Amino acid sequence: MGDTDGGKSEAARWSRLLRWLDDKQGMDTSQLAVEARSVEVGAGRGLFATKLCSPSTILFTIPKNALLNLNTLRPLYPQSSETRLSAVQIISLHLLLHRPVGEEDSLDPTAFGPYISTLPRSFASHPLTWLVNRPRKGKTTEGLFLRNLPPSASDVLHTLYARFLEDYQTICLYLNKHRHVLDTSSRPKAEFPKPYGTSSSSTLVADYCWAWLNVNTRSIYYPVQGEDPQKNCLTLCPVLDFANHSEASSHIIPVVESGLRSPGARTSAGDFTFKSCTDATLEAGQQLYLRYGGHCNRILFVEYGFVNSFKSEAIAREKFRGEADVQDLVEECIRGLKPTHKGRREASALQQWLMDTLEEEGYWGEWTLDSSPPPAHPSYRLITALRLIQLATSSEVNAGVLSESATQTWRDVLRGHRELISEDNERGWRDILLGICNRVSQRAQEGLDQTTRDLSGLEGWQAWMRENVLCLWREELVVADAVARSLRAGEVF
Ligand SMILES: C[S@@+](CC[C@H](N)C(=O)[O-])C[C@H]1O[C@@H](n2cnc3c(N)ncnc32)[C@H](O)[C@@H]1O
Repeated sequence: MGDTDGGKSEAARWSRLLRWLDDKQGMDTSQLAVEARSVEVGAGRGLFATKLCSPSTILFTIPKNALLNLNTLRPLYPQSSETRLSAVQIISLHLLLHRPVGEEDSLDPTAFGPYISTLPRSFASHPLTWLVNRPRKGKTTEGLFLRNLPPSASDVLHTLYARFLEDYQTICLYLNKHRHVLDTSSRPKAEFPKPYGTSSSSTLVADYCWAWLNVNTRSIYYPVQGEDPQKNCLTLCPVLDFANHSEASSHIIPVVESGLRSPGARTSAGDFTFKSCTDATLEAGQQLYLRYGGHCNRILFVEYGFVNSFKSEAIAREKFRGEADVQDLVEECIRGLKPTHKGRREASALQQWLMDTLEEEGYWGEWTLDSSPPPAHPSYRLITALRLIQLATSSEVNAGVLSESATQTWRDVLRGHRELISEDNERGWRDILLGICNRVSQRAQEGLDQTTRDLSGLEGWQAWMRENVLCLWREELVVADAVARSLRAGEVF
């Protein structure tokens, strides 16, 4: 790719990243077997093999000092017991303070500028951005996207938003306590993030959203000594973070260099090496994918801002694992429970009892319909919840509580001490489920029609995003219809 725009092109940034890794971080970039290139609209850039790689070839090694994580950033930010920043918080704080302006490069003088300059400049197409930037008044396309999301995706998005706000609040408290940290920002004064509580805090939240999304969509597990693997063992890693996701197995295998070094080894402890997969040869020019995890489309959409598209028949042919979350409809069933001949107070006590019992036994939520393995089926968690709901509709209720003996039959099934509560109970929960499937299917059809109407005539990332939202609805429709067919065919789950 030629550099005709004064060094602002992706190709120029990639070259500067390699020069920085080579000159300043001691990486041997002559060994690099990959390059970043633009891919289709929506997916941004991807990582491609530059030569034929036999299985388990070293593709590249990133020196540990070029990684952004607790090890490399903690020395830059004072910590005290009441302001200890997590990995996500400290990395996103660093990005916030050194965010590039427009198409310019990041001016981060500490080390990471050439890397920060390669990050996406905007997350306009990410659903969290729509939520954070939504105007109080007026119709926007982003607002229409939010209104047209399936309830299951909308729920996950609001959970992500809560996680984001928690980190944002911690960063605001941190900056208010350590105001001198703001002086280390390399951003021009006019672009400077203002601490929480000042008139410009809406700019700060949008800026922080950009920083946070970079961490959320691009970081990878990396062990940091003495840190919680779930919470703090995360890093941003140059080069690797250009790799897009695929449902199939990863082409790229991460290996952290251990403490034991053989004399003459080129890498050192903690350097991050990436090898080609063990079971295939990679062709020159082939895009290299990383499997981000076994996430369903709802999670990919909310966390990463895209979905794995699929053809409708792919679900029936088991080429695609479809999933529909029915949390809201099961909750609706619970809220609709009315014991016969009992008043409103008794009904709400029973609903509460049901929720508490499911919670105590660890069966609240994650109620899904799944297309595979066939036959299309409800998850075991969903069957368990529906058995209890059906029991509550058909048993004697006193003061909003089912008798201990009735409840015990449900627990016995849970613990594997008996196969079913009763034939009636089986018929009952299957009927409830058929009703839920019909609701999901009807709602999805309406969602498809409404989304098509509301979001017509879009171009670029917006047109691409509309297809993603339609895909979410289509998945719900196809999976719900498939589970309804299984129920009608009398499949045993
Ligand atoms: C680790 S980055 C990968 C590099 C990124 N494409 C870029 O341009 O910098 C993750 C982001 O890439 C995009 N992405 C990854 N896999 C994708 C896929 N299979 N289809 C569409 N977009 C994808 C999403 O925006 C995701 O949040």
